[in-house]
Amino acid sequence: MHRSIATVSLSGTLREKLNAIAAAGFDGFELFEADFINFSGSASELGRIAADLGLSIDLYQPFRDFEAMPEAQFRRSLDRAERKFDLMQAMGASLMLCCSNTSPLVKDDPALAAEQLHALAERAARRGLRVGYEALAWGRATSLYSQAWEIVRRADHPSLGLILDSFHTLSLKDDPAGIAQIPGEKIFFVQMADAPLMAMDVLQWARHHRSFPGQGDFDVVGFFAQALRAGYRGPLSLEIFNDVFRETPNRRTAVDAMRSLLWLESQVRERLAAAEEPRGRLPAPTVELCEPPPAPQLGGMGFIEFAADEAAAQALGQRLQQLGFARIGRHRSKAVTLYRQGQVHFIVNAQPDSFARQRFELHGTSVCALGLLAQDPEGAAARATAMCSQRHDSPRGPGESALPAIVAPGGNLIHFLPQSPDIESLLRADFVFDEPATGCEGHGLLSVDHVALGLAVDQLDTWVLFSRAVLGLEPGESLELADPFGLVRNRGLSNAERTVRLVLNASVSQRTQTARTLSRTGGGAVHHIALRCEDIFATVQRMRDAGVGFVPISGNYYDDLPTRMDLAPEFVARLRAAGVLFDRSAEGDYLHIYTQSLEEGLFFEVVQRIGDYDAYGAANAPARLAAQALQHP
Ligand SMILES: O=C(O)c1ccc(O)c(O)c1
Ligand SMILES: [Mg+2]
Repeated sequence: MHRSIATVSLSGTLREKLNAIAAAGFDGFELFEADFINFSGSASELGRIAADLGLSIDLYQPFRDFEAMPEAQFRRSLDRAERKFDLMQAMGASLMLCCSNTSPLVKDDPALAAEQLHALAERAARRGLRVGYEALAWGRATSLYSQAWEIVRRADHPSLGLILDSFHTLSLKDDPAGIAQIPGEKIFFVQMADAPLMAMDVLQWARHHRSFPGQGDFDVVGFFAQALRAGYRGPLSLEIFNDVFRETPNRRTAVDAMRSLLWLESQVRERLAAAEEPRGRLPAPTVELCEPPPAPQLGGMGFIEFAADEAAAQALGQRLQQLGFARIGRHRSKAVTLYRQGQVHFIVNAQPDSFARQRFELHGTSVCALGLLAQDPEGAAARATAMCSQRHDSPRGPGESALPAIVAPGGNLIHFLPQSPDIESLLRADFVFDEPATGCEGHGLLSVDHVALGLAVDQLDTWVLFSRAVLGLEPGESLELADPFGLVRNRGLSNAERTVRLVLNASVSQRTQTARTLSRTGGGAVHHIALRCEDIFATVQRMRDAGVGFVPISGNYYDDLPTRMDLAPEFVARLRAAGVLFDRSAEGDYLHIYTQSLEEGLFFEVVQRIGDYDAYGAANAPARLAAQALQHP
């Protein structure tokens, strides 16, 4: 697949954008006209820069307000087009994007549109150039690809074709199925964009909130599959207008961009293979879709590793023991301690000159690594590197286990652990266990329910895509949680078995609990760990007895609860007395409570899931955030 990206998708000067695009491994780019107008060199200089970087200029875009216009405007636009064709020839771009007309002067006259586009294509053809016509969702007369195709078909010029853009089709909830019926060679270019579902004006949505495939809510996989079914063999390109990407360092964005295309290709490949394709409509084997190792089959959170120094390790160890964790071992060769309760293993790493120590020096006491159980750890790491993640191989002592690890966005590590032998046997390779390993029942915490991350705004979508493409998790709903000092965007992701759950949080406001933790720790990372139990009242009581402090919840919350749900007064009284929050869905119930934060803002959640409750108690987030705001102003 020839992979391309529009320059509008990245921050920076044109030169910087092109460097980032080339470094991320793209084959070409769409030149957004404004980027050229504000570039300090000539068209031929740009052509040379692109060639030196090994990039083709796949598209010059956009050419606006052209078709179905009164004669005078049409003539003037033809002259305008000639000037653009001059530039295209000088830089070596052979395809121009003409987007559907948004001018108040446009006539709703497909025959006229076809005639004028034919004239444009004829001018282009004289220079060996081509024109692609794209329906903008807010085009005045043409807003659907089917209308644009009807005009292109009617114009019937070999140098005029159709340009598809998933955003315009999917934002209007138009059915992409008809794309498969269009002759593939008449589709000149395909632009892909995802987006979160939003009830807003489509123009604003398109210009500010597009995202990379895999980050939003659109069925981008189904869309691109239709283009391949049509026989499309041209570039696969990203055109993402996004306010956050405009300010995010462009090298990061370019890597996300490439990851999103690889993910899209692999998903489309699977979708086409799974669908019962009628004979003769299967994409020819000439389209090379990325075929990475399969997404990992994860089996749970094997361990969570904290970065510390000697003193911080001691302080954290005390907090963990209060929470019911037992210290069960020490590392054979390093200043690393192992704690356990139920199936939860926490590693506290205070080894000087280690990766963990670097993280501690950057972020204070913090989670620096997750150990995920995977059916095929090496395969999981291979998938990750195929999806643009870096591998991380730590130095290890004799006899210590080699666990493949990768670098997650933000710099922490994810280790992939084998599911057999069991986690204890695995840890015994590296740790000397205190014999007998006692006291692990603790307060009744059984397993890690989820890990919640507080992220910078420009890392949320990065994490969504990473979790999907690299870890094989599927995202849930995007939510907005109300903190007294701003809104927090929140999205959970999990594997199909629900044994691994991540919850991502990011806030535009600098004053929310999420933002305060982020600035206190100098970067985005785990802000709380939710641990599961089977009897939250008993567990919380034991924790309180051990001196654990919990975030206090307003009495008004408990007055309000039975007005929203049908709950027995005795049960509400019990929740109130314990300080436990409650949520109910059609599938089940969720009882949860939050501990006071450690100095760095890290805290724990104790949860009990009843039935098939599948979320994270978002309805209760304002109660927690308000209480935390009172405690840590
Ligand atoms: O927002 C626009 O104007 C615009 C321009 C060109 C495109 O390809 C597009 O999808 C949108
Ligand atoms: Mg477009």
